[in-house]
Amino acid sequence: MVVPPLLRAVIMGPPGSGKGTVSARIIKHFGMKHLSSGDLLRDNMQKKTEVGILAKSYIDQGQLIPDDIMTRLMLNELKGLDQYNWLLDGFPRTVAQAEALDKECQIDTVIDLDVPFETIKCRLTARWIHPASGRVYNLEFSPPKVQGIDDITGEPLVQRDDDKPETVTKRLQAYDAQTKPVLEYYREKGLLKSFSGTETNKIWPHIYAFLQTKLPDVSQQDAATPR
Ligand SMILES: Nc1nc2c(ncn2[C@@H]2O[C@H](COP(=O)(O)OP(=O)(O)O)[C@@H](O)[C@H]2O)c(=O)[nH]1
Ligand SMILES: Nc1ncnc2c1ncn2[C@@H]1O[C@H](COP(=O)(O)OP(=O)(O)O)[C@@H](O)[C@H]1O
Repeated sequence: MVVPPLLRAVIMGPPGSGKGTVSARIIKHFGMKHLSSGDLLRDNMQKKTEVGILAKSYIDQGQLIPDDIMTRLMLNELKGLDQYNWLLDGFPRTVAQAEALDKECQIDTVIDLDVPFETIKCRLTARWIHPASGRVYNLEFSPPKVQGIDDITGEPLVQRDDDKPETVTKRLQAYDAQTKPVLEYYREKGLLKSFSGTETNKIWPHIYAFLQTKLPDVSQQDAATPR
């Protein structure tokens, strides 16, 4: 039996473009391992690790964590996933990070969520998360069954400190200056697949169709109506 090669994918897009939301659907349908740099940093902050304490000062200011720290943290996590198809979310965010990642493995595809900044700003102030799992809700788009409570564990939801309007503006500036060049980097390599729109539910069927050309749907649901 020929074993297909493992898929190495990255999901990109500005803060609030829906990376976490789309990643959850990708994992459900295609069974990939999801590694989110933001979730990993928040976990470190909550546990008050050395990286977590350092990261907090940058995150609270809407700035990126220095490349060497971020790269070490993520490449170390990836070591444990080398037997799986994986999806990186939030990393790489600078060209230096992308180059460091390239030295370790060959990326197959980069999914870019191209969502306008104006759409994003409103979304983030209505975002609530369950920190332990990374599950993400939105008061209008995807509210929890009970207000303020995670659907699965019954634990309380929190708002991210960096979703304050002033910090969101700084994060969008950092995206423009530092992360957009990464899109160009992957475009030049022929790996970038951009999906444009203002609603995740309209973008998702296109991403689903694209990934179906690479991986089988492992979910129990009817593949004709992906959700
Ligand atoms: N109104 C609206 N909110 C959305 C849509 N897609 C995602 N969201 C919400 O927008 C916020 C940001 O999405 P998230 O997946 O966390 O984005 P990320 O920062 O790129 O990982 C969350 O509160 C989501 O529930 C959408 O199509 N419409
Ligand atoms: N690859 C990275 N390089 C540097 N900083 C990062 C990286 N990933 C996450 N961060 C930091 O963590 C914050 C939150 O990241 P994330 O949860 O991915 O948020 P979002 O996609 O909503 O901007 C970022 O604003 C940044 O300060």
